[in-house]
Amino acid sequence: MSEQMLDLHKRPLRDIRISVTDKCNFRCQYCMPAEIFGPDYPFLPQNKLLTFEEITRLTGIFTALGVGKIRITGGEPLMRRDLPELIRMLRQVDGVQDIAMTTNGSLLAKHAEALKAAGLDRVTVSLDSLDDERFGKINGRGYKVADVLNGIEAAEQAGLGIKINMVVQRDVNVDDILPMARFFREQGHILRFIEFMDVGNTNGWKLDQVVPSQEIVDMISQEMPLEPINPNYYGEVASRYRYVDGDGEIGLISSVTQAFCSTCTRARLSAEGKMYNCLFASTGFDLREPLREGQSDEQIRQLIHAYWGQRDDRYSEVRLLQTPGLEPRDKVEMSHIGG
Ligand SMILES: Nc1nc2c(ncn2[C@@H]2O[C@H](COP(=O)(O)OP(=O)(O)OP(=O)(O)O)[C@@H](O)[C@H]2O)c(=O)[nH]1
Ligand SMILES: C[S@@+](CC[C@H](N)C(=O)[O-])C[C@H]1O[C@@H](n2cnc3c(N)ncnc32)[C@H](O)[C@@H]1O
Ligand code: SF4
Ligand code: SF4
Repeated sequence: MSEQMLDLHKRPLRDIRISVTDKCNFRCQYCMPAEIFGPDYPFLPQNKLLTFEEITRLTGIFTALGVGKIRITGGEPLMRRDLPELIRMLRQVDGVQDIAMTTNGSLLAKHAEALKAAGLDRVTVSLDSLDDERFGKINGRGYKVADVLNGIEAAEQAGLGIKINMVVQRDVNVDDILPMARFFREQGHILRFIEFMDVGNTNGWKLDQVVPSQEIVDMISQEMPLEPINPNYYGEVASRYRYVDGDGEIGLISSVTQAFCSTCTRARLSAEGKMYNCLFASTGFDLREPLREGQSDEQIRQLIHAYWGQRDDRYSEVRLLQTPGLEPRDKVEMSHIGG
């Protein structure tokens, strides 16, 4: 039986997002701008990464503390060698109810079947445009839309659950909102629009580039009327809307204009084994050292319990209250901590 563990705002820990690598084959400007993440960027060396055994052991400790949902992320998680083996190991951990993965989709066609066979339940594939030229610029490496669509198709054929994530930026891909909505409605996949966030320190975030979710709902509704529907579970990140005139739904992730910190049940584990209590945290709590020093599961459980117990983070809510006078602060990069 797992125990209920609450932070300072009485939020339980239910969901752990595990970054398996800080590397990525894309260079999305909003996440890993090429001018910062260049050829000399000091990515983590192999010996600093948690091993699959260490990740699995920590997952077992987290599930004993109430976590049921696991999300594998990065960087690009499919850059980590033998990822299906990790999924297979995690699937066997008591208390794991749901294993999802967030991916840019470019390597998914190659791995979808093995991932499903290993026990992965679902994937969330990121795609910001259906226009090749624009998409090539957004991903910074000239990858084609078809590379990602092939991955989505392979995931579908393998029987994985699928959602699509699109980060919207005003001067970059507002014109893609309707084509994306039409296309993924037709395909039968849930598309979620993410407000451009000020994660990390290097992505050049500006408030005027954020397209508020309400504006997106209004834009789509003019062509395909939408109505709000109830969340699937407590603390769901996306607000759900369904098409009134038939099948299909979309999601809106409004971290900037409608912060959802009050129900945030997520912790993050970085590829080097630091636990972060917030996507916008400046510091994490090292779990690799206690693991490698030989501390027992019970000792590590107590460390995690104490760290979550003093959690006061609610960055997006505070930003909402303070913008535009928000004090800049040093935050961990999203590619490091996982999205
Ligand atoms: N500010 C903030 N943004 C988040 C948080 N969790 C997720 N996001 C953003 O929402 C995006 C979508 O999240 P997903 O990785 O698809 O996960 P999810 O929405 O929890 O997925 P489901 O389990 O399918 O509901 C992420 O890539 C982030 O951009 C969070 O705790 N805080
Ligand atoms: C950091 S990525 C890691 C997983 C994988 N590489 C991918 O892109 O799906 C996870 C998610 O974070 C989103 N993301 C990254 N930077 C963001 C930002 N500044 N604002 C909003 N979402 C962002 C990405 O679009 C992606 O959906
Ligand atoms: S959003 Fe994902 S694909 Fe894009 S640079 Fe970040 S980690 Fe890579
Ligand atoms: S800003 Fe931090 S506390 Fe708020 S929802 Fe995101 S991760 Fe959770």
